[in-house]
This record gives sequence, C-alpha cells and structure tokens, in this order.
Amino acid sequence: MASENHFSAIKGAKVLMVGAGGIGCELLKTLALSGFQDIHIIDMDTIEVSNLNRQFLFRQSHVGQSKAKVARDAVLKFRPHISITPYHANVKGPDFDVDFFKQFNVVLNGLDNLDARRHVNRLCLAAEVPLVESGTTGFLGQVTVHIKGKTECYECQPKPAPKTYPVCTITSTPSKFVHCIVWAKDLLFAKLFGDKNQENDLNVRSGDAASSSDHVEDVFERKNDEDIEQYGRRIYDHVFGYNIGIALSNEETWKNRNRPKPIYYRDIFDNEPTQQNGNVDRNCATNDPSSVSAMASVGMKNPQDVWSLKENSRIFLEALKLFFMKREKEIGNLTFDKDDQLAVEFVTAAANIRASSFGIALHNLFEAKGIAGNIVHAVATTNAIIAGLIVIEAIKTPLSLEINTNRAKLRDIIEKVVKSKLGMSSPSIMHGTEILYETGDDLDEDLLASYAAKADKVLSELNCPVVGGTMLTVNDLYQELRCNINIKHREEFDEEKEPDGIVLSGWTQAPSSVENNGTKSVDNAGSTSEGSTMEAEKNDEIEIVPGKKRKLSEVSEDVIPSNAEETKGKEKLEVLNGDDDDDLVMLDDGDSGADKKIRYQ
Ligand SMILES: Nc1ncnc2c1ncn2[C@@H]1O[C@H](COP(=O)(O)OP(=O)(O)OP(=O)(O)O)[C@@H](O)[C@H]1O
Ligand SMILES: [Zn+2]
Repeated sequence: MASENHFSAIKGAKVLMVGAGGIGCELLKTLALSGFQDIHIIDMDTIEVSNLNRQFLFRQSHVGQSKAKVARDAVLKFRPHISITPYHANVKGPDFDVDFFKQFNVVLNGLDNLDARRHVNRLCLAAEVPLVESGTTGFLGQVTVHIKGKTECYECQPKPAPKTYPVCTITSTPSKFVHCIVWAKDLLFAKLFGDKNQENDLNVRSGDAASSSDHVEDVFERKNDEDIEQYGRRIYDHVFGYNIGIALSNEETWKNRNRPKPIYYRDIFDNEPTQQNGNVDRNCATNDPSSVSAMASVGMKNPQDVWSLKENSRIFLEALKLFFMKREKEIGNLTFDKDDQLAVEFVTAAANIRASSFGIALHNLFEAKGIAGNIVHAVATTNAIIAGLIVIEAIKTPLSLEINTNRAKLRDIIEKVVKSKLGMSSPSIMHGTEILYETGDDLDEDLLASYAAKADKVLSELNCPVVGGTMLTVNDLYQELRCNINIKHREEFDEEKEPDGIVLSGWTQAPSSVENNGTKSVDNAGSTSEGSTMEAEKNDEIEIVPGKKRKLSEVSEDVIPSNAEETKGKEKLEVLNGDDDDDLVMLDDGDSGADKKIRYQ
C-alpha cells in the first residue's frame, strides 16, 4: 500500500489516538502493524466485561484496568520496539491543550460521543493538526478527514439530533414498541425513582381528571405505612388500568386507532390472593446493589426469552419492590442507565405490559435494553474496516516543517526540503490554489523567471505569504508522490544540531537514500512493497508509473542528475513520449550503462 517514501514518513510520524474502545483497539493494532512507531493514546475508561466481545486487546483478567494502558501492553507484545504512550484520562482535561496537540502529525478519533469529538475537533483546529474522525453504528461506519483551511471541520455540518417522539404518542397513543420503552424509561421510571421535581408528562394522566396537581403527586408517592406489595399493585393498577381507562374515555382519539385494553392486577393474578412472586433471598448472596435482579428473584435466566404478560407483571412488581428494599437510598436520584440490570428489567416489563394494552408485539429484555439504551449492537468487523480506513487516511499524514519564515527563502524549502530530504526531482509546490513553484519542460521563460524570482523571496514576504500554519502541498508527478507540509514558524535554531535552520518531522529518509543528499532521480518513485520488505535492500523491481509525457530531448537536468556518481548503482526512470501514441520508459541501469526501453500502454 505504501511506497518506500510513504513508509519512511509513517515511521517518523507522531500520532495521537483518542479512544481505545471498539474502533480504538482495531486502530492501534492496525497502526502498529502498518509501521507507525510513535503512538500516543488517550482513553478515560476502564475495561468492562461487556467490552470483551469486540475490544480484542482486552481479556477477562483486565476488567477494571485502564483501557489505554492495557491496549498499549497488548500491542507491545507483538510490536515490542515501537513507542506507545498511554494516558488514562479525559481528553477534555487541561493537560491536553493546544501545545500538547501541536506535537502530533495527525490525530485519529475513535470516540463514541459528540461532546468529546467536538472538543478534539476544536483543539485540532487551534493546533492546526489534521484530524481523522470516525464512527460506526452496527454495519454502518464512516471516516472523514478535517484539515484547517482545506476541508470542512467536524462542526461545519450540523449533526442529527437523537431521535425524539411527540409527547402525545408516548403518553397516549403508542404504536411501536419503542414508544412503550420511552414511556417506561423517561416517564414511569423517572417518575418513580428519579428527581421528583423534574417536569414529567406522566402527570398529565396520573390523577383523576378533576384532581388538583397536589393529588396527582400523591398517586406515585408511597404512603408512610404502605406495604410495599400493596404499593406496587396500586401503581400497577393506576398506570396500566386506570390511566388507560381515562384515555379511552376520549372517543375522538380512538376513531381511527385500535382501542387499548386496560390491564388490572386482578386480571392477571386472578386466583392468587397474595402475590407469590419473588424470592428476594436469591439476591441476598450479594451486597452490591448494582447486581440486584428481579429476574434472579423470580427464577428467570434467559434475557432472550420473551416473557408472557403475567411474567412481565411479576418482574414489574418484583423490580419495584427490590428498588424499595435494596436500593432505597438511590430513589429520587436515579436516571435510567442501560448498564443497571434492575432498571432494565423494570423498563422492559413496564414497556411490555403497556405494549400488551396497545396490541403491540412484546420484546425480550435483550432487545428492550438495546432500544432503551439507544444501542445498535456494535459489529466488530465494521470497527475493523473503519480502523483500516483511518490508517489509510493517516498514511497521507502531512509532514511538519519548522522554519524561520521571516528569514528563510522559498528556495530553502525547494532545495533543502523538497529536493534534498523528500527526494523529489521535479516538484511543484502549491499554497492553496496558488502555485509557488513548478518545474517542467512546457513552461515558458517568463514563468520560469517568475518562479526563480519567487524562490529568492523570504517566505513571509511572498505575495501569498508562507507563515506559521500554512499548509503547502508538494507534488512530483514523476514519482506519483504528493504530500502536505505543515509550516511551523520558529525563530531560533541550534547551530550545531540544526545547521540548516529547518526541522522536518514526520519523515525519515529511506535507508537506501540516506547517504545521498544531492538532487535525486526518480528512483524512489515506483517501488512498492509491503511490510518488512520495505526495510530490506533496495528492490530491483521498479513499478512504472506514468507521469507527464515529454520527449527525451526535452528532459532537462532537473530530472536527470548531471552528477553520474550520485546515481551510480541506482535505477532511474523517466517517462517519455517517444512517439505519438505510446508512452516509453527508459531505464538507465547504472551498472551496465545500457539503456533499456520498455513499451507500455
Ligand atoms: N472524553 C473522553 N476522553 C477520553 N476517552 C473518551 C472520552 N469519551 C469517550 N472516550 C472513550 O472512547 C471509547 C469509545 O469506544 P466504544 O464506544 O467502542 O467503547 P465503550 O464505550 O466501552 O463501549 P459501549 O459504548 O458499547 O459501552 C471508550 O473507550 C471511551 O472511554
Ligand atoms: Zn461507547
């Protein structure tokens, strides 16, 4: 996938990953296997059992440990010589400021929430670091690239708001199971166990039609001496029986709809004078309130069984009872959480009883939990594909160049960076849509003269000034090599260590060209190989890439180096237009000295 030059760039790149979850695990693995060697990773979470099915760097024994750290250790096992720096922290924390972001060539997001994505987007804009953003939902996924001044940023397009439903559909006329879930979770659960002061549309139908709002409150309040089972039955009859009866009295509503059926406790538990459902003792083994379960109490195990109306009713009453008996302290402060077993059981049962009333198909706990938690179950393969796409984008990582833009000239970039370090022989340099420099046989003399004049100008004094934050695009058609260079202005350089007054990061010279600092031929161009062979001796094979067509007689010195010594033993490749139709490629084998011509279409 990557050419040798690209591979060198990958090795030198410093990459920040945010999120070590479903996408993050895949991404870290793929980055490491693609040759990235300096990876920093931020994740604020610890590993949960529910992560293990797809976050494959984690094992049962890691539950409770930092995702970033465990992910690092897991990858170092198969790539021991690379550097991975983990941060078990929130990316919104003060340590991760603009300066922190500036050190990276690219930032890769594997997050799961808008808030953190927006935050990272803003920091990347401020630090002028490219961002590769990603997301998956089930079988769908996307990867987008955001570069300041070049592309839309993450917030340029409004993001769809989470799906909402009209209140009346939820409170009075549900037609889908999701409506029953929203009712059970956002209205009934919130009313019984959440903040009493919060607005709640359940009020609308909670008292008899003529009652005052004071009375309405009382319906859901457990009276001081009220037996818990009695309280449960009262709530049951009120929300599934009485309220439906009230709703039915509005004939208009049901003209074009199926009429719901009120459900009362006595209808379900006909011959059972006392409710004999739960065995709270089944929960006694544990003191951990978060593991209390109504399913366990009533002896039901499989979350993928659809319960009957009677079973749902038992779970409903049992869950209500357990909240009061085992988790009383939390009542008044609870919000629905998809990872709270008892809450999920309560909401599933309540939604199913309501669904029965309205003739809507019942669902099992697993499905109900998915709907209630807005969960689309993650698909490991989607994450893997998306991670691969992120890496492909990351490989196009821009280089960053520190230079004193008030002193250095454009020629310094052309000679010291583009030709010498990047090994381009026939480059063009673009600043946005402005061409700062180009080479080519078809250029007229005036144009060449103007480029020569530009080349001698100080960077910041160009008509289209090159200053800190400028992104230059450098292109060499002959090499099919194109990269972006992020300019960072710097006043001072260490005369000993940085005598050129330039620091190029994100680029390491390919081993074969390290000793050659002169203008190079296009020998870097085509050779493509994969994996470790990239580091091996220079490949004898050259893949031929078509470039601009020109006649041999027109090939100027800038593509065929005059210094034969410099290119001795190296293959040179030039694309010609020998006759009118065919492209000809001349290979100059340094050793034999013989010119070979290869014809290709
Ligand atoms: N502000 C943040 N700072 C650091 N890491 C974050 C932040 N917000 C989210 N994350 C991390 O992003 C990752 C998102 O991955 P993913 O959603 O696949 O995992 P998960 O949240 O553990 O799984 P699930 O969503 O299924 O419970 C999580 O590991 C989470 O900790
Ligand atoms: Zn998540």
